[in-house]
Amino acid sequence: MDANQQIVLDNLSVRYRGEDEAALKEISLTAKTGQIIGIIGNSRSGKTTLCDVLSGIIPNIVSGHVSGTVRLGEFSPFEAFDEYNFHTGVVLQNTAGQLSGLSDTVFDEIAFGLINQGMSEEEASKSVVRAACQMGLEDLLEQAPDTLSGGQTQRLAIASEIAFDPEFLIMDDPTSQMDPVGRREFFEWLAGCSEKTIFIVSNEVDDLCEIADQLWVLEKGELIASGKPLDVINQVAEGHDLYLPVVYRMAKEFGKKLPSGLFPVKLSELKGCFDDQN
Ligand SMILES: Nc1ncnc2c1ncn2[C@@H]1O[C@H](COP(=O)(O)OP(=O)(O)OP(=O)(O)O)[C@@H](O)[C@H]1O
Repeated sequence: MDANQQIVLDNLSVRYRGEDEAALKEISLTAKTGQIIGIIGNSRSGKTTLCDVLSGIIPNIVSGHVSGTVRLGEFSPFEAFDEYNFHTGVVLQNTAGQLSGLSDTVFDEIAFGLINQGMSEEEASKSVVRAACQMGLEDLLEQAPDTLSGGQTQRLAIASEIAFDPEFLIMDDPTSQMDPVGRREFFEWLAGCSEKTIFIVSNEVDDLCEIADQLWVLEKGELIASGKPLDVINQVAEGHDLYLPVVYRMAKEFGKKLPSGLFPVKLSELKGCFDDQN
């Protein structure tokens, strides 16, 4: 595989200052760029820490002892952070804290970074409208950011990042405050993002199984599984106290297996199990 189309984590460990135990422990894997990668795990398993390393926040902004390699295509956050930053978009867990606080309107907030980066007003305006439409904010462009709901604020934070059209998008629990319809729209949009490499931490395991190319599962700072959702969920289903997708649980309850012997994890796979036996 061309090294420029590879995601490489090699022996990645992170220990926060003053902590004895590492928050991430010797994580190694490779994957192809251009995929949607869902990062799951229980609370304190290291998901946010992994996002913060992938985004370069650790160690460039938040200090921590980091060892090992992180490479997204030709870029590494440990080598030329400004260049890395230019190619990556980041949506933090605390989305409200990521807004500038300086904009009177949603439009201005999305335009803020673009204009700061030297884009012309005309170009920026086109990018703002495109990103706002993708996040369903087109009717809210004149509204003040501090009047938005939690879910709308998350959409605004995402729109502000995708307005740059980054090659890599790293999102930490971006739908936690969205209502079910908003969440479904978001995951539908995500499923159509074929050009980008997307890392998304989410507790919405059902949605991730529908759209993700890969799942990475963390437990106590260790990577316990990675690969296609079907393989990964079947691998971690026993012996780990993890949330399992509804489809998997239903299939198991009704004894519906795929020809491979695995239980399905997404609706289309489950439907196939019923079709085969009718
Ligand atoms: N700034 C910090 N300083 C010290 N320890 C930290 C810091 N941030 C996180 N940790 C510790 O690192 C470990 C992993 O935390 P992290 O936030 O990455 O987990 P998580 O899987 O994202 O959890 P959650 O789902 O609850 O957000 C935890 O033990 C946590 O207490």
